[in-house]
Amino acid sequence: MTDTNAALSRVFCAIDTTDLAHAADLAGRLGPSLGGIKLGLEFVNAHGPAGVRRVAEAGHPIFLDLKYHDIPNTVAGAVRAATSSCRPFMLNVHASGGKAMMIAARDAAASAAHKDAVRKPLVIAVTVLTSLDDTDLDAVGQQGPAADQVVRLARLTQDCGLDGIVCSAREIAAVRAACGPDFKLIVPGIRPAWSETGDQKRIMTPADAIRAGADYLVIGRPITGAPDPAGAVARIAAEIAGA
Ligand SMILES: O=C(O)c1cc(=O)[nH]c(=O)n1[C@@H]1O[C@H](COP(=O)(O)O)[C@@H](O)[C@H]1O
Repeated sequence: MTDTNAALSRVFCAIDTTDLAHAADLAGRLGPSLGGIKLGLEFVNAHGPAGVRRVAEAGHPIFLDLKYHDIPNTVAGAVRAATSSCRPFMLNVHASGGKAMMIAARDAAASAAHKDAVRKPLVIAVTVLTSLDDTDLDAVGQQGPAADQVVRLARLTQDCGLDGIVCSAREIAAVRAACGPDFKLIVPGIRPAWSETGDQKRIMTPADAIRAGADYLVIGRPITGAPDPAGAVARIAAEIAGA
């Protein structure tokens, strides 16, 4: 990839904060070529759908990351409500919620979007959190190694008719081999060489993750914690463009 705007369009910036004014300001400063903004549990618990709509005013697609994991009826209701109130580009559930739950989420997103005459959000499923390694999986009784569990849940997600998954960059090759080129791979746990790892365990640099075949990178603290977030985004875009 040689074009920095094309590189930027693959990046969702995770804005994890309770500060609404800061989130809206940051979204406005990250430039129109950015792929989108991800808002999750911290922000939405503080500001709800009205806060999401406020940040969306900057014009970016919104990835609503609330990682639903509950019985099918409850998740369907949450997806319907979120689709109508937040109009996200993409939202997620946990694949470990199982087949009936994922199908309910998929159908709820489609019916709510149809009712409101808006574009259906992409519905994707989190496989194995990027903060977990093989030892962590053993401790919660999930059959590792992480890559095997990711592929298992990716296949299940695809069988349920969802649009893609969240996984770490380390599993991209295995998931592509199992699920093909059109299944969307959304990849957090991204750490430029100049940033701190923090609580992420299965990490990769932005350039390597794009080279491996990620559709979208989710990057939070390396951007939001930088002294100059717009500068950090430009640096990341240049690294991806060089990939
Ligand atoms: O679904 C997610 O977005 C997600 C899944 C996952 O496995 N790992 C993960 O880090 N995330 C989210 O991606 C973002 C990563 O942020 P940073 O670690 O600050 O770059 C956070 O907002 C997480 O909630």
